[in-house]
Amino acid sequence: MNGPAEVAEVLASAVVVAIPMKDRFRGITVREAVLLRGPAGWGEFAPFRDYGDADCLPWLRSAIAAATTQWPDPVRDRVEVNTTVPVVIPDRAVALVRASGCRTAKVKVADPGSAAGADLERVAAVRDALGPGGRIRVDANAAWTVDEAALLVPALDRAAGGLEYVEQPCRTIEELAAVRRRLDVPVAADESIRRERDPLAVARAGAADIAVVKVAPLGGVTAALRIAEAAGLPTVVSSAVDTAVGLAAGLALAGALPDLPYACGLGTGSLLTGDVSSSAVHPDAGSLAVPRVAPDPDLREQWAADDEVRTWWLDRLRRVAALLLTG
Ligand SMILES: O=C(O)CCC(=O)c1ccccc1C(=O)O
Ligand SMILES: [Mg+2]
Repeated sequence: MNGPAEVAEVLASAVVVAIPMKDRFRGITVREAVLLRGPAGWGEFAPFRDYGDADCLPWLRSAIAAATTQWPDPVRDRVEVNTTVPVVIPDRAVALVRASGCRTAKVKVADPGSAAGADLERVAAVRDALGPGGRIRVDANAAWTVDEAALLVPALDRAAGGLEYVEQPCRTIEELAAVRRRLDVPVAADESIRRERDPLAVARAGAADIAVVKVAPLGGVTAALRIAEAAGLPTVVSSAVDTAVGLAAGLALAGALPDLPYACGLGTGSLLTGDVSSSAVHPDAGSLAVPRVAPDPDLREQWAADDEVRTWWLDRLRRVAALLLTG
């Protein structure tokens, strides 16, 4: 654990950045993040704006751990990643997949503002772009009931010419277990790991085939590594649309996992119009290097948030740090 003096010093280093996204994603058009510097390097604190202060605690633990501790030793130096396709029209989906060079695409579906038919068309367009050898997974972000999933997943599976898995089709662990029993397409759990009080409950319930593991909401690289190991499921390390600093933490986790049978969701640097580091965040032939990045001073300056945004994040940081130090 970090003492209050060390935490105060790390918090005092806060830099707030705001980077526009190429396409709207999760209702967001500008990704905001606080970067923290400590003796071991940089950490990223970027919980989405709609999260309550208590939900932000693991994100702060993760950022402080990245800034103050060493990461576990890697067992590989590159990590295969998927390209992430937001809710966009088919032509845009094709362009994103082609530009990525990735052989796996994760397609967002079940967006509240769009129809099921548009999801089928987007997925079919992604298959055209990838060719028969590519892999397609879809992420419904907990939007469906079990009956909706039982109807829509087989339709998406056909439109895709085969799905690798469906990520978080429904909200609860019981619903995921029911979908898993009813369908042949493998089920991955995301929100049921990172937003549950017990991140291992989904594995214990046999409710998923695959664990999506995100560093920041699970409290940092080391904490997430322990969760992945205890879950005992094949793990997909994924980003929260991080800057290069947060992606480096995800890559450290992916680099340290003993087995990594699936492409990771760490190709999200390509969703941003720029980044805080010139170190590679765009996949090269579908993979990323396991790095330890420092933001470039020039790029930090280029993406510096305006005063209003900066004040909002520093206030939030202060409140969450108070919770951390008293809780
Ligand atoms: O996994 C990926 O390909 C990208 C990351 C991603 O989809 C995501 C990014 C921010 C918030 C939630 C999610 C999600 O997986 O649900
Ligand atoms: Mg997800």
